[in-house]
Amino acid sequence: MRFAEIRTVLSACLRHRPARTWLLIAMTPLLAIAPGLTALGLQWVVDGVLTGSRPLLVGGALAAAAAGAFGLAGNRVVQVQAGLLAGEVGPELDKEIIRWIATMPTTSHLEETASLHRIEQIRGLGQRIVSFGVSGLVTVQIVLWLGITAVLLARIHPVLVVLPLFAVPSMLLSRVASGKIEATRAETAEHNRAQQHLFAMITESASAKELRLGRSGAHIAGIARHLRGQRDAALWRSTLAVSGLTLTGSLLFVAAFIGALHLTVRLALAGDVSPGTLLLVATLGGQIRGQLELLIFAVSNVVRSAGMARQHLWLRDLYQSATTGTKPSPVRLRDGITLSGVNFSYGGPPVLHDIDLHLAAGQTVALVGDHGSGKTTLVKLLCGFYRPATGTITVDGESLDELDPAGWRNRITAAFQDLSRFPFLAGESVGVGDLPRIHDIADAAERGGAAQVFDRLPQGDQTQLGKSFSDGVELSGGQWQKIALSRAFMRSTPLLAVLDEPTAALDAASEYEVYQRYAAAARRWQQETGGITLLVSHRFATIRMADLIVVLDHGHIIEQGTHAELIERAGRYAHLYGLQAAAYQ
Ligand SMILES: Nc1ncnc2c1ncn2[C@@H]1O[C@H](COP(=O)(O)OP(=O)(O)OP(=O)(O)O)[C@@H](O)[C@H]1O
Repeated sequence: MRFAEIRTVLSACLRHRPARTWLLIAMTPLLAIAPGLTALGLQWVVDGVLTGSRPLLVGGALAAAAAGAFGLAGNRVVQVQAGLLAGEVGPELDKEIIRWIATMPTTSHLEETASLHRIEQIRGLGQRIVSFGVSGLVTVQIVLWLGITAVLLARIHPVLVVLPLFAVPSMLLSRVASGKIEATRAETAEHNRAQQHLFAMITESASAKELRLGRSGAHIAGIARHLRGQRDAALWRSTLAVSGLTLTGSLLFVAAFIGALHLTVRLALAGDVSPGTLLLVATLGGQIRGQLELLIFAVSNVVRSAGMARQHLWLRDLYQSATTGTKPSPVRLRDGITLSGVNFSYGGPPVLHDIDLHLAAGQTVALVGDHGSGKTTLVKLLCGFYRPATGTITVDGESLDELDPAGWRNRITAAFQDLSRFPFLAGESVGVGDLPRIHDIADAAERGGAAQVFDRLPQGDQTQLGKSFSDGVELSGGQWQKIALSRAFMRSTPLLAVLDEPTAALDAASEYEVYQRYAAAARRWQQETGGITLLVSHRFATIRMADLIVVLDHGHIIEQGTHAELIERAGRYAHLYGLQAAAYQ
């Protein structure tokens, strides 16, 4: 466990529950002394009886009784307090984790497999991070106690000092073993997630239609079972290896303990040590064995805690690095948004190459291109969900990275193809497009078509949406799109309005109406804020109205200009336009 990780867990505990945390820290050395004192007390009692020394007998009995009682009660207090601490501080960590995940301005942590792995390791596990962290204190306590034991044994014979050292291989082996289990868990996390995803597919109504038609339910259940089997087998193999390593460590210690007793008996027979010393060695040795098991448990918890605390730190750093910008967004766009030499990849091959593009203030810009050509990715970069690998995006000359992400977000409105189906009241589902005005939805609902949806719901805009609630109403694809479009109308003064194929589920008449209303809104934004409207569409009747049409191909901009210019150029745009026009003739 590295220092930064210990500091994270401890500082979280000290921040939220200082008194309890200090109590646990203070108890650590005291509980390390108690077992040694008990063993010494017992030696004094035996020697007191055999030599007839009353002070030795009484002193020994008092010391053994007091230290034993303190050890018993103290350990119980620590157990209870550690549990309470985990129960109180854990949820605070969970809240922090959820806040970071939910409010991070970028979204790469939700899309990259590696990040999802890391999040899975800590999601909802704040309590375990703390309780495992507390195991660090238990480890310190046992290591201290082993040191005290070494001193007591060294006083009897120098060779005996090695007895606690035989606990070290056991400790190291258990650390290796815990690391092994952790590594297996991390390696098989993907199996776990895939299995859960498949299970969700089998049980969710959204995928039920295709599964039934393709009769692939049993096939998917089989894959889920196979994944589960692979994960269980991998965990079983590492558990077996761990048991072997742990047993080896324990056997090594038992051999050393027998040797120590043998040596002490010989010393006692030779008169070099008192008979009570034999009891001291036997008690200390017995304690070491008991403590060893505790140590193995504590170390494995610490290793686990370190892994979780590491992911916790990673998430915190990611959150902090994504929220560095502090400058306010312009009230009104004067020049526009400029992309210079922008390259981007999702971790694999590049998805956008050397993008140079100027979106002038007030323009309506259409992005055109084949599926997978990079249109949505470009939109996500402009929204600040991702950062370019190289190159810059500037807003009126100011780097997007320098702008306060929340402020920039407040000036963007967007409707996406893969819209969110919020399980809220219908009106709220629109209102969350601009939280401070969540109930001021009339205008947006009218413009985006949600008003027509409300008219057909049992309680109008007060109807609960979504099947997760018993009284929830499920909407059709087109109705959900109208809700999403209305949500996108909530912000009244955007600098960037994005429509990323949000009308695919609408009929032609509804789509026409939506674009007419958007065009009207775009003209208003143009006047009021110099706002840019960005359309992603495959429908050329919509695209041709844009002031600037940008054609993407495999992540490259291959053409840009007005509809007339691109037709004149007779390139890819003209070809695609011709194909679609011919299809409608
Ligand atoms: N989250 C992701 N992780 C990895 N690769 C992705 C991700 N999203 C998109 N891609 C890849 O990036 C490329 C561009 O995808 P993008 O969604 O930007 O295309 P698009 O032009 O919007 O396509 P469409 O018209 O189908 O919506 C594709 O090759 C796709 O496979």
